[in-house]
Amino acid sequence: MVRAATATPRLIAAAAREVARADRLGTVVAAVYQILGAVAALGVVAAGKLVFDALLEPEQAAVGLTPALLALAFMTALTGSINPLQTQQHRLLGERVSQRVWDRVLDTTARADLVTYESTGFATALERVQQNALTRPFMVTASLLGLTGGLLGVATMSAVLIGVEPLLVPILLAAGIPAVLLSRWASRTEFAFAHRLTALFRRRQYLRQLLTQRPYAAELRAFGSTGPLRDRHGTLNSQVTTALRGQVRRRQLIAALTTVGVALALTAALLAIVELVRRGRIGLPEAGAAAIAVRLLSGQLNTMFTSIGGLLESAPFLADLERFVASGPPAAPGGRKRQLTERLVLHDVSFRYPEQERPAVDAVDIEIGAGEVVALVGENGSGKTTLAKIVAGLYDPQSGSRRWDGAVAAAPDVRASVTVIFQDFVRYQLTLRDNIAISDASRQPTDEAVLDVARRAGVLGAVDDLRDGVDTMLGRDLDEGADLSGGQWQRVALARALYRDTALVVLDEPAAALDPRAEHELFADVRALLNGRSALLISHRFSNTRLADRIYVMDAGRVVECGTHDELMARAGHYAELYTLQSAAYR
Ligand SMILES: Nc1ncnc2c1ncn2[C@@H]1O[C@H](COP(=O)(O)OP(=O)(O)OP(=O)(O)O)[C@@H](O)[C@H]1O
Repeated sequence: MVRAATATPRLIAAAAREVARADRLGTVVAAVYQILGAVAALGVVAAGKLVFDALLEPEQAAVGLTPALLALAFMTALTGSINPLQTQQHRLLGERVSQRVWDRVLDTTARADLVTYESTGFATALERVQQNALTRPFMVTASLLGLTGGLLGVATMSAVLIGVEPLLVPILLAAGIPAVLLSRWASRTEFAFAHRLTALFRRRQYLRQLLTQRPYAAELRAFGSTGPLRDRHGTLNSQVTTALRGQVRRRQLIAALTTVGVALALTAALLAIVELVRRGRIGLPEAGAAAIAVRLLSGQLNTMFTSIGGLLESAPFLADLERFVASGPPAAPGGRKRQLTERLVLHDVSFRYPEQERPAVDAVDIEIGAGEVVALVGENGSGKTTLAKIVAGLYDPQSGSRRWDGAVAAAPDVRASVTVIFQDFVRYQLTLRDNIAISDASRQPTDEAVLDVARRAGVLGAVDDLRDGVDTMLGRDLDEGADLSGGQWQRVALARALYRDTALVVLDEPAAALDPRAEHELFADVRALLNGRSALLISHRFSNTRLADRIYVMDAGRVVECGTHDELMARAGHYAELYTLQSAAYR
């Protein structure tokens, strides 16, 4: 109870800060409505007293019955009309708080480096925060405003009641203590419930994605697997329903106990008024006004305790949000783009993914000289993509060094100086211009600049067929776009890499979706395409990498061989074996 009493004001202050920061003016307007509401409620009691006076003691009444009734009608109408104003203002404020919460979540995800992003802890925390970011801000805002209005109402009605009989106030306030304790219980069970179900919700959300989104539609239909996946979705739904039933029952019990507590206090107060009249301590007009005040006070108390309950319920989620925001790395200055005049050298570099036993990259030495085309080959899972991510500054080596022209290179500088296109590149559901220019926000995406790289990457033929040229929306996810073939999408990704003018380009399987002629043209002319830039090429097709200045062969995270194609063939090792296997398949 002590903890509840000390934590609640702190929590209320934190929630108030959040709401005020989201929209200062909106908060002030909402506060004004709350004050008006409290004044109007006081007006109802005062007018009620006038009506009782005029009815029961007409000779001593200050005003006649008609003006008293008009005053009561006006005050009641004022109370009623403030309510919808408040509701709409809460709606606006709730949206602004939600926007602020999302901004904070997105700032954190944008700052998180790839390693953090890929960790399961981060993904789960993000999922939970995302789920709550939709509903909690509204709850916090509404609760906070409800609490302010409730407090004002309680203060004014208590003042009225103290004038009649001071004992009435503690009787009603006593109802609040169990209500607050019950709220804390509700809050704890709600947070534990959300925690327990996060993994379940994630799995269900993923199945919904699979079953509704376009990229999965063809394969799922070809395998006839929509049915089995629907069954799994149904099983998860049943698990959610079972868990939710228990939680709903708990909450219903808590709500019933709270309501009974408040109703008992209300009855006690009304009985006390009757007793006071019976003993002749107060007259009937005072008793009538006190009964109205008790009724209003009970309503205000209800609002106040429900609001405190709402805030307490949201508290663990707000704390969760704060923890999530704090878990992100501090904002780092952007990297500095550098030219490569000598070479990028990785020396004795190792990298192990979290929770993995063996390193994905193990004591590797590679170098990429200015203007060189270097290839990385190896079997599936040998560590090529991981190494490419280290070269591109997406991962830092956990041991060993990464030097750019002799100096140790920080990840942000490397990211600014290297362009990378992965084998699972993104198909942005944006215009073709955006699809290309998204790689470099520092340049104006003029027609000339965009069309130049589109031509070099071989996208131009497709541009001619597009209704609005480079401003045609691509992709069918948003319903309005033109779809491209797999190979055309890959050329767009290549154009994106070329648009970002950096000294080094990493291309992970850049020809996987290209037809043989396009693939041949790309690799036969790769140096012209790169226009003097250095490149790290990753490919399983050895015919494409044989022209490289140097080929690194990876196996189980290590570089096991290195040399030109001819040198490696002469060595008759791992590379020669793989090359011979592959070329035999073409004979
Ligand atoms: N995000 C990750 N978390 C944990 N392990 C990972 C992750 N990414 C890759 N791995 C593991 O690291 C090893 C190397 O993977 P990597 O993707 O670098 O290989 P690759 O040579 O590029 O494979 P492929 O030719 O199939 O693309 C594999 O054992 C893989 O399972």
